[in-house]
Amino acid sequence: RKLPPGPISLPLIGNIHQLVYHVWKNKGVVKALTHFRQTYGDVFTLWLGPIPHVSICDYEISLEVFVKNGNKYKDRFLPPIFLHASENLGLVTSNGDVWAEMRKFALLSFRKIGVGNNLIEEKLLEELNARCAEIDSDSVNGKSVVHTSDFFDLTVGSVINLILVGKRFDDHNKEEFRGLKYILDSTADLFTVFDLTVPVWVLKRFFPQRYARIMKLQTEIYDFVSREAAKRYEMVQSGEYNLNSEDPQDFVEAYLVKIEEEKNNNMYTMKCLKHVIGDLWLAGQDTTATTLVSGFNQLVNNPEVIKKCREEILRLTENGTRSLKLKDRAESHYLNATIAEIQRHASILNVNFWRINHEPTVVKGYPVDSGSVITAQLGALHVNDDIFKNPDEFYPERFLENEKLINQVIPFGIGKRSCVGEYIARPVLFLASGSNIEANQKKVSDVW
Ligand code: HEM
Repeated sequence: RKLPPGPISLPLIGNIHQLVYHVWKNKGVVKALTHFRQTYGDVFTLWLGPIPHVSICDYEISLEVFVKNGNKYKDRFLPPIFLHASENLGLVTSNGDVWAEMRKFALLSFRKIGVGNNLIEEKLLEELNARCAEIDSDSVNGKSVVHTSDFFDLTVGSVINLILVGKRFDDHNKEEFRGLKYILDSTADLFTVFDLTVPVWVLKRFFPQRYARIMKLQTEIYDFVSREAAKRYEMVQSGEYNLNSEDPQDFVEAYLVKIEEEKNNNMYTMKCLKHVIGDLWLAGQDTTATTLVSGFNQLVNNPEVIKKCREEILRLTENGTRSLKLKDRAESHYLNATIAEIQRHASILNVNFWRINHEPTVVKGYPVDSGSVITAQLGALHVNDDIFKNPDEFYPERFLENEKLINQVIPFGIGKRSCVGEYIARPVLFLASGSNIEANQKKVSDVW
């Protein structure tokens, strides 16, 4: 009675059986959540074991809860093994003062190093040019197949690495990236719902090999992505590298300056830097690359959308005599609508991270008791047919017909724990989509 409506739950397992059944019946978790939304309304409760999970599938209600009352929902509800492995350090898998400090620092230092404007524009265009030059030389040598996921994985990985540690992946170190991708994919394959729900002591005591493997892979990832930072730290210590506190070149430099400045603050340590970089890498690479791959699949299937985007881009770039720039965003109404539609469809987080509800509250007239967890359910929210008519259709025009609708697409989440990398991802999506459409003067199927 102290929660929004939902299916009747059983002792111990709650609604897990109904969720599993509807995922199977509807062929996907977003469709299953949509079924519960249609049955119980835009706010509903599912008991996953002993914990009630409240899902919100409407933008206005999410705004009310996570922005207007945002301070109440800062703590992320995390699988015990994640909290254990992160030791509450970093950005994604931390809560409390460490998270607040690292988030503030990340946003400030991104601004300082020019993310969101010229830096990202310059680096991304360089990266795309380099990657396309590889495709050109391959095609001269008779290779005509381009794997979009490899292409975007490496392009996005390179840009993120440049911002974080000042190094792109080129012919000499491409294998390093592949190595990292392999470890990331192995970790994703290893985790099961069981690992994510049982207490750590159960894993340690009854499944020691599994526990050891999870911890080993986690350590490998964090060591791998932070090894450039560790090298730089040693160079600073030995006097081989001088930190530029006024104009740091990348995220690591900004962080090392902060370590020097805050010697008495034990939050800024090399160990914490390792987790922060690891989290930025893990949260940023796959999400952005997958959005681009999904976008290009949509474009291949909708050539009339490409045609309209291209007409707009050619008009903005004086018939293609200059590159598309970030400053063109304000005038790129059709391209912006297309990217919003791509992100709405891409459904990157089918099930969003949960926040802890620490005190009893009221959401859309329903009481929500403390001890429950709550989230804006992004995937289901983006296919809410009360808001997006014919949600399965790929139709960018919907955002031109109703200009306010674009605000209801929130792929980066909402509130205090929304995506830190939004200012990296948005320019990447704009320039990577726009530049490729622009470059592609031939038949769509020739290239993608
Ligand atoms: C299209 C690309 C991306 C999408 C769709 C995306 C989406 C999201 C979402 C939905 C969240 C969670 C919000 C919540 O809990 O409600 C999140 C968190 C986060 N994202 Fe992204 N993201 C993208 C790119 C990036 C990039 C490029 C980076 C960094 C390089 C990044 C770093 C993070 C971090 C660190 C968090 C945790 C923030 C916190 O807990 O304070 N993301 N992202």
